[in-house]
Amino acid sequence: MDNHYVPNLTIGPMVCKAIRPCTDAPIDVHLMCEPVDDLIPQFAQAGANIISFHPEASRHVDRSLSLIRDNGCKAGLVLNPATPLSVLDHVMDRLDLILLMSVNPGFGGQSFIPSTLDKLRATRQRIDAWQEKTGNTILLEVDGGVKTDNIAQIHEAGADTFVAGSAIFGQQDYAAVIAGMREQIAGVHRS
Ligand SMILES: O=C(CO)[C@@H](O)[C@H](O)COP(=O)(O)O
Repeated sequence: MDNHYVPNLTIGPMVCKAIRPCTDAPIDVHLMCEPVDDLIPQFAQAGANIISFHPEASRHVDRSLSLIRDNGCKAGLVLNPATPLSVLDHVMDRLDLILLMSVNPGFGGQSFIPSTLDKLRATRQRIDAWQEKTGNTILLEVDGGVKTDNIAQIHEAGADTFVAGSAIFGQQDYAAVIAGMREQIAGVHRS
C-alpha cells in the first residue's frame, strides 16, 4: 500500500528482504500501489515468489506481467470489486494467479462483499476452461473479510488461496484460527 493507489502505507522491498531468511514459505507480494514496474525487480530481488498488481495501476499490463516472470517470479493480476473479468481476456497466458478483492483495497477489517461469490464462480469457470485447453493452471486467490465462518463458502465458490488479516491477527492463537480455517476448507467437496 502506497498512500496513493490506496489510502495506506505499508510494506516495501526492505521488509520483504528482512523476512526472506526467516522462512522457506512462498512470499506472495500484492502490489497495492501505482506505478508498479520499478517495484517489480526490487521485490523479486528481495525474495518474493509471487508478485501481483492491479491492472488500473499499470499503463501496460502485458508488459508488467512479463516483467514479473522475467524476474523469476509467478505473476498475478488483482481485480477490485468493480473491476470486470474482461481484463483477463488477453493475458491468461501471462498469469499464474488471479486475486479477487472481496473488499475495496486500503484497509483491513472490512466486511466480505457477497457479490464476490458469483465473481469467484465465473473466474473458476474461466480458469478451468483455460486449464482444459492448455494444461496450465492458475491460482484463484481471495482477499478481504475472509473469516473462519465464511471460508468454506468462499472455497466452494472456487477460491483455492486465501488472505486473512484481522480474522487471524485479531486473536491470540494464530495457529488455532488457521487450523480452524483449514478444517472448514477440508469439509468442502467441490464438484
Ligand atoms: O490489504 C487489504 C485490504 O486493503 C487486505 O489484505 C486486508 O488487509 C485483509 O484484511 P482482513 O479483511 O482479512 O481484515
